[in-house]
Order: sequence, then structure tokens, then C-alpha cells
Amino acid sequence: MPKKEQMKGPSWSFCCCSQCLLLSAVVNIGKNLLKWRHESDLRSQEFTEESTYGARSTHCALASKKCTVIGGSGFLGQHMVERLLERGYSVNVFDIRQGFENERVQFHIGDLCSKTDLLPALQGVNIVFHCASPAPFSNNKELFYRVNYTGTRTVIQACKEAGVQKLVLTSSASVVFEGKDIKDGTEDLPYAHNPIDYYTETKILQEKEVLGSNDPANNFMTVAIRPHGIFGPRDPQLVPIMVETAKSGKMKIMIGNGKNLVDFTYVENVVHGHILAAEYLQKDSPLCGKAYHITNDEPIPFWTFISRVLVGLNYDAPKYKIPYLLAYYLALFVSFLVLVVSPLITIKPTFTPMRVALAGTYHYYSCERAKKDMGYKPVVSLDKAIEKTVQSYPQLRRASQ
Ligand SMILES: NC(=O)C1=CN([C@@H]2O[C@H](COP(=O)(O)OP(=O)(O)OC[C@H]3O[C@@H](n4cnc5c(N)ncnc54)[C@H](O)[C@@H]3O)[C@@H](O)[C@H]2O)C=CC1
Ligand SMILES: CC(C)CCC[C@@H](C)[C@H]1CC[C@H]2C3=C(CC[C@]12C)[C@@]1(C)CCC(=O)C[C@@H]1CC3
Repeated sequence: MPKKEQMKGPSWSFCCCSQCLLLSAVVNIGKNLLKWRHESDLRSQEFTEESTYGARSTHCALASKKCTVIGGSGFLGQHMVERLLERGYSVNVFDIRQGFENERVQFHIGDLCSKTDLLPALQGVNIVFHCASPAPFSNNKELFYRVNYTGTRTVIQACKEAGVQKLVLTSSASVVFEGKDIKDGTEDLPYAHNPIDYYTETKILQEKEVLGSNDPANNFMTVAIRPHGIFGPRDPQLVPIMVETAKSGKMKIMIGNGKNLVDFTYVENVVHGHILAAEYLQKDSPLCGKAYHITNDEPIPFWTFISRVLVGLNYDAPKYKIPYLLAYYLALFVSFLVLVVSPLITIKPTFTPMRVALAGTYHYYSCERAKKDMGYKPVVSLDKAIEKTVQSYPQLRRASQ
């Protein structure tokens, strides 16, 4: 609320008759009240932004900012765009497809592997968010390598050529995960020697390229955000796969003892981490060339999370348990069989060794570094996030029987 002394009194204008004098005073009081309301609204808006983004970014909220979201038509990308617009950024989206309509957004359709496609989308832009990737469960190794690795190198070159100052990459916490327990893992853990899949292998290559290109002396600064298990409204992957598995009757068995803690991160918290990183990424800031875990900071047993979402959507929670190692070797055996019959038929098994490892081990990460360097704090709690997510999928809800 503004202080009383900041409110200006009504200004009086000269007139000869008393009715005019009265009318003029009333009009002026009205005008000043409106002005005061507007200033007060702005101040309270600043307060909200300040409490969320920290004092430094209050300034950024009011300044005009131009950014490009590569992969802006995707799940995370769309949420990024919405929040950036709310924060007063002017936003370009670069993607191979147009995922939504918004007259405030300038779409550039193209392939990030092509510098010619990219350059027009980067003109006059000072921040690039790179959150494009082929879907993690694709089997196309060549595509992962081309888009995540060589494509990201092209993005870096294009950014430098276009004079972009900040590049914020969406990496993944899985770059350090090898299928073995990780408890409260920090960013100092080494990259996985044996990544769980080819997607992750190329996410490692990608992150190394982006962090290695950090060059504040030449006004080019980079940072990598490592989220884990992103979920929320419009996610095409996590909740739909769970529901699909439940519908087909395969979601009855828990892998392991059901106690393994995992990070699931609400999409708005992931977005918040990205925007903070962009705003705190400055020459001489500790963020330059570094990776940051962004999680909900509330690890939860994997099967508790799955059960809460499924029960929320009126499906049964898994009841039975199978020892982790037994499930893992069974999944390995199934993958071997799938490989043998692959020249004849294509089968996509639900329980792959990778999914078994994700479902049966501990893998949660510390976000202390993000808290310390950019004042990160999740903006939506896990309880609220699960509630909002469940409510956002009426079409996936099982009709009561
Ligand atoms: N979904 C999750 O749980 C996690 C995702 N990530 C990372 O977050 C980022 C965003 O993921 P999501 O939004 O879930 O994926 P998504 O599949 O919904 O979005 C990716 C977008 O990238 C675009 N894209 C793909 N190839 C492209 C190309 N060659 N040129 C231009 N655009 C291209 C797609 O059209 C799509 O719109 C990815 O980098 C992913 O690796 C990291 C950790 C967890
Ligand atoms: C069939 C069930 C046993 C499992 C259903 C849930 C899974 C679909 C998800 C649980 C953890 C998720 C996860 C990812 C994708 C979806 C899950 C496997 C990622 C692989 C997405 C891309 C990343 O960068 C890492 C994620 C780790 C967690």
C-alpha cells in the first residue's frame, strides 16, 4: 500500500461559478483516486514479483525483455511462454510445429539443426531458452544425436552470431543417473558413465556443449537447468502413460518395496527455475557455465506419487509388490525377446529396464545450489501440484462404476 504522504491532493482549476468549481473539484478528485489506484496496483504487482523472483528481478519485471523459446510448442515450452508473457517479456517461439495460438507470440517454424531457420527467430533477442528435444521414449538414436547434440551446437553458433547474451538450456537431472540409487544428489556428481538410455547420453553431450560455450568476456553467458519428472496440466507423457498402463490392467504391481524416494517436479516450478536463472545470469554471477537442479524439493516414494495420481483419477492404486532385481532382469529378458522378434514384429513393452530402474530406485536431487545462487524456492507445493494436475485431466478420469 502506498504511504499517505505519497497521495497527492486534488488540484483545483479556476472558474467563475460555484457549480463549475464544485464539478471540477469532483472530477479532479476522481482522476487522482484513479491514478492512486493504478499506482497502488503497480506497487502491489511489484511486491508479488519481488517476493517470487527476488529484489534484483523486480527491475527486470518492468524492463522490456525479448526472448526466444526453442521448443516453445512443447509441454514445458508452452508453460514457459505463458509465464514469460505474464512477466512482461516479448516472446518468440521457435519449433518444428505450432502447438497453440497466441497473438502475442511470434512463431518461427523450423528445425533447430538449421542455422538459416534459427537466425530470424533470434534477431534482437537477448535471452534464449532451449527446451526442445525429441520425445525421450523414441528409439531413433540418429534423431537424438542430430537434435540434442549437433543441433544444440548449431543453436550456440546461431546465438553467438545473432548477438544473444544468455542461453538457458533445459537439461535433465538424469544426466548423472545410472540406474542406481541417488539420494539428495548434488550437481557435483559426475556425468553418468553408463547413461540409462540414448536420450540421456545425448542430454549429457548437449549440456557439456552449452556449459562449455559460456564466455562472459564476449558477452555470452550460459546456464543449464536440470529438472526431474516434470508433470502438470497438458503433459503428454507422465500422467497419460500411467493412465494407459492402469487401463490395460498392468498397473497392479509395485516394483521394489515401495519406499524409494523420487523427485516429481511441477511444471510451474520448473518454469520458475528457468526464469530465475535467466534473470540472475549476469557477468560475474556464480550461475555462469553451471548446472542447477530444479525440483519440488519434496521427494516422495515413487509408488505413493503414482497411487495419488491414479486414485485422484478414479483408478486403483497398485497393490502387489515384486522385488526390484527380479523386475529388472525380467525387463531385460523381455527387451532381448523384443530385439529377437523385431525383424518380424514391432512390440513396445511397457516395462523396459529403463522404466523399471526409474520406478524402483531412489533418485532425488538437492536444489541447495539453486536456492543459494538464485533464491529458488518452489512456488507450488507437491500436494497442490497433484491436485491441480488431477483436476486438469477430466478426459482421463475413469467413470465411476
Ligand atoms: N518431461 C520431463 O519429465 C523432462 C523433460 N526434460 C527436458 O525438458 C525439455 C522439454 O521437454 P517436454 O516439454 O516434456 O517435451 P515436449 O516433447 O513436449 O517438447 C519438446 C518440443 O521440442 C520440439 N522439437 C523437437 N525437435 C525439434 C527440432 N529439431 N527443432 C525445433 N523444435 C523441435 C517439439 O516439436 C516439441 O514441441 C526437453 O529438453 C527435455 O529433455 C528434462 C527432464 C524431465
Ligand atoms: C509404467 C510405470 C511403471 C511408470 C509410469 C511413469 C513414467 C511414465 C514416468 C516416471 C518417471 C518419469 C521420468 C521421465 C519420463 C516419464 C517417467 C518415466 C523422464 C525419463 C523424462 C525425461 C527426462 O529427462 C528424465 C525423466 C525422469 C523421470
